[in-house]
Amino acid sequence: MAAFTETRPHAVVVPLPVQGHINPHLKLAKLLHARGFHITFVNSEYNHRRLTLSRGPDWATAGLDGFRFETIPDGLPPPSDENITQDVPALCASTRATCLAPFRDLMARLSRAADVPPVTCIVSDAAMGFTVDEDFGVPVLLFFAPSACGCWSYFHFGELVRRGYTPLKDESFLTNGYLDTPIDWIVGLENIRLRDLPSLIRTTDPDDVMLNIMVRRAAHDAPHAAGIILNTFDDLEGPVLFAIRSKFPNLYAVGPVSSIAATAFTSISGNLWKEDTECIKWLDDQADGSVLYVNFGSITVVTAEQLLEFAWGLARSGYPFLWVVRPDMVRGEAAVLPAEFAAEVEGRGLLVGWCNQEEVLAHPATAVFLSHCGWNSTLESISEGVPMICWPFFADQQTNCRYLCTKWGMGTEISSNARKGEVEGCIREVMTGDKGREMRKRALEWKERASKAIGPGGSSSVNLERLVADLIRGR
Ligand SMILES: O=c1ccn([C@@H]2O[C@H](COP(=O)(O)OP(=O)(O)O[C@H]3O[C@H](CO)[C@@H](O)[C@H](O)[C@H]3O)[C@@H](O)[C@H]2O)c(=O)[nH]1
Repeated sequence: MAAFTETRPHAVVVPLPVQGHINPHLKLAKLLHARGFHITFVNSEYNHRRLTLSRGPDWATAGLDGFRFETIPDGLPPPSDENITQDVPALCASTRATCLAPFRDLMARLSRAADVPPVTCIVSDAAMGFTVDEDFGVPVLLFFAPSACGCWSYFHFGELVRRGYTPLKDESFLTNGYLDTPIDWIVGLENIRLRDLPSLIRTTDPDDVMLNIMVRRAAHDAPHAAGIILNTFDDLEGPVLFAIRSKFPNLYAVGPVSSIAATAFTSISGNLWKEDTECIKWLDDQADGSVLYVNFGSITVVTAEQLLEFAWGLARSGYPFLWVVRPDMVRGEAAVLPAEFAAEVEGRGLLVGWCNQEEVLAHPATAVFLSHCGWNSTLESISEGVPMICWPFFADQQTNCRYLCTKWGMGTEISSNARKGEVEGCIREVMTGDKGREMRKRALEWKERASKAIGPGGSSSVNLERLVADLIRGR
């Protein structure tokens, strides 16, 4: 077979198979493709089947010239419409234990393939760090999907253990005021308490799976990578990026990748749930700046009781709302709301199972985002200048919430066990109160600053071009 003669650089992109990681990896892959790279995007089998369920059997062949999907086994049981795992620890453990051997085979297959250029680099999710366990003969860049403040906290886990902050002695330490302890010694992090560090750190179990993979392994793997990519921008997380750079000089802050990529190749999407399209038409019929948008991302699970508190808080607030309630959002049971609630909010509230969030946030009717503060949601809200009501659930969301509320001024937090009265009051305050006005002003300022970062000559644009040049040079 004749050797492939094309000289295009070839990036193999490997995301963790959860929505909040697939999205930024796909967007970064599209950006690299737009700059001349051939892309092999590696889905796990579980993910591939999920995409087939949500997008139909032909989704992977609808790709672009030079943008291919490959699939490797992940050891997870096959998903179905009824069986979608939100067991992220199991998913992380399974991919970590299973994927290296098939990935090795894939790399060998790609090196022999006659119809693709030779692989020149690997862009791997930091949570799929098995990619640095072996030398594949090309540079491996680790892409951390959480915020820089979240990642930097993870990197200090070892020091938090050494100083005796974690693991917590027992569960009582979650409620006895201990979490209010200031953490003022992590260079780059400002105005942080123990409770604001990613929730994974607040464990009582030193062998917690997520802690091992997301925290210990990622901190261990990072020095073995040729560089670190973060989905953020200098203006937003300057001090923490400065601190990370002092340890990892090859740092590329290229975000928000969501908006930079929005103009390119909309035909490729990584949505794992079927997207409702009616909600955009519904938003078209609402007045500008009148709708509360509620979405807790792809992983959050709530109790049936908490779902009801949110429901009645929304109903009592009196505002129009669009609420995404995933079918798998309630722990251990179907997410169903009572008929009285439906009757109460008829014509004013719309519930859907999944939406195109970036479109919803960009819609002029959307006023406020009630969110779990996943990093993608946070960046997407910043990119559209939408203030946030923050209900952090786990991982870096606590840290993102703290920054949104105290540093960036565009967020306000509600309690983790918020009752309907608190939900209602908070919505009213943010929709029409003085605090809401100030938050909206700050959110619009951040929108402007994010747009500058990814615009011509902006810090993220410059970093992206530097990343592209370094990848092409094989650094
Ligand atoms: O109806 C929906 C719901 C979500 N999304 C998209 O799905 C992504 C969700 O990502 P994110 O907001 O980050 O939430 P999670 O899915 O919870 O993300 C996980 O991954 C993130 C990156 O590591 C972390 O910041 C989070 O804490 C972690 O829970 C975003 O791009 C959303 O636009 C939709 O398009 N439609």
